[in-house]
Amino acid sequence: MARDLYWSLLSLNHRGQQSHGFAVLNAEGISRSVGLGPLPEVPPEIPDGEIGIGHARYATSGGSSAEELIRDAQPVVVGGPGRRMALAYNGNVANAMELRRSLEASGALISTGSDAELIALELLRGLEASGLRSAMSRLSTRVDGAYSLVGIIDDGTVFAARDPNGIRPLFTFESGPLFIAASETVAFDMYGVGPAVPVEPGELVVASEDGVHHHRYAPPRPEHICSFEYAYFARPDSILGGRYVYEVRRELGRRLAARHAGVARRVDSVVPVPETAVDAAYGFHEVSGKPVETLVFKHRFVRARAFMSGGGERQGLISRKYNVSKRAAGRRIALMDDSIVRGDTLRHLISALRSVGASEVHVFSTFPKISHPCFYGVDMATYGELIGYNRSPNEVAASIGADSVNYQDLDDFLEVVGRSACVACVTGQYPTEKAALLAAAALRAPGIRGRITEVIG
Ligand SMILES: O=P(O)(O)OC[C@H]1O[C@H](OP(=O)(O)OP(=O)(O)O)[C@H](O)[C@@H]1O
Ligand SMILES: NC(=O)CC[C@H](N)C(=O)O
Ligand code: SF4
Ligand SMILES: [Mg+2]
Repeated sequence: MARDLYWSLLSLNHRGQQSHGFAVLNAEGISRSVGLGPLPEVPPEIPDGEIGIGHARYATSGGSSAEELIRDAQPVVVGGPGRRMALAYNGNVANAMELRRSLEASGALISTGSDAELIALELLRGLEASGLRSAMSRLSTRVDGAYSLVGIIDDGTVFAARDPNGIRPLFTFESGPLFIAASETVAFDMYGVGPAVPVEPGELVVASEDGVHHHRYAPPRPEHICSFEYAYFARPDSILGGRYVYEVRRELGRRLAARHAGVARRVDSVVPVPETAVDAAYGFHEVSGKPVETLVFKHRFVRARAFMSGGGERQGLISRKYNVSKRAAGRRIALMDDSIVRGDTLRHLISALRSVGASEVHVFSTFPKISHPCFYGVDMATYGELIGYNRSPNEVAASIGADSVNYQDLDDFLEVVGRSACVACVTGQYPTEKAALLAAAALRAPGIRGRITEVIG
């Protein structure tokens, strides 16, 4: 089991690179091992057992020093008088401060800075009182945010649950004694099993000696899957919403070429920013007829995703991660990226392309203009850090040094990713109540530093 767990988690390394960890249940109970950074290519020691979970963490809460990242690493293990539980959590709690205060007031001992521990303690409390299903139901009334959960309880139960809005992805597969749950279908491909079935919003799946049981713990709502999963997060060979993510990205590229046909005609070639934008560039080529040209290269051994790196490391990483070809000289380039968040990546690349003589650089973003923070598991939690906030596309172009910035049209985007997908970072329409209040409070105080979820609330 340890070996399969390792390989499956390795396939999800792109979802988190700040720490990795495992929790396994065997005759000695639950044991946990964690390490800094992404899961390494040399497998670490993982205790063997029949049941285990793993986590690759992209921190959207808690501290950023090495000490804090180890302290806040997942899975978290919590224990009460009668039960111990290990939990791996993808998402983010919008009302984290409120939840922390309420847990502390009722005597809980909180030992990390992450919202994962808050979720685990809250769930444990409900579990000891009245079982897993009502614990999830209670959790859904107390937690505002996104949560895809995978857990093990020391009585031998394994479970997977997705928040009532289905903001983060989660899939399961069951066959005889085998039960697997994971964020993306590529993890199931590693095992050579499938098809992976999506966990419904508000659904709890429990696997124990009695077999696998599916429960609804919250009333059904439309799935508000994070649309950023399609553009950036997920691996291209994962299946989301019934389609390969690379096909969705390709279609987003086609839409860009059609919507901004005038600029598309003007350029000599389309250049993807490796690595997420590669499929979209091909789609752009299909509609515009312009060749895809690799003029921006990504260093093979710098695997870290810059956007997910801590603020202090990001700039240095961006400047070391890419190299541009001198063949860009004299060329009019359509520079394709999946998204523009802080604008750091494109500002750096445009300057590099101009320094080798590119004559025009027109930026295309597969994601519409991001101008609101996210409280659901993408670490862009203030208005101040977003280059799209309070700037028109022309102003964004001026700020990053581009000749033009051509964003995906929102309607085109929703037609591709699905009308009910979350696009709150584009529209400011949040699928949960407290996140909307948080955004309004943040707008009144645009100078806030640090994550709003850890400052207001
Ligand atoms: O506007 P910014 O704040 O710079 O953020 C956006 C950039 O960050 C991401 O790349 P990242 O390096 O994280 O990952 P990738 O290698 O998968 O493209 C994304 O793909 C954009 O390139
Ligand atoms: N990427 C994530 O899902 C992060 C989970 C959780 N918010 C944490 O900070 O640990
Ligand atoms: S606000 Fe944006 S990044 Fe956050 S969950 Fe919604 S679509 Fe995803
Ligand atoms: Mg990128």
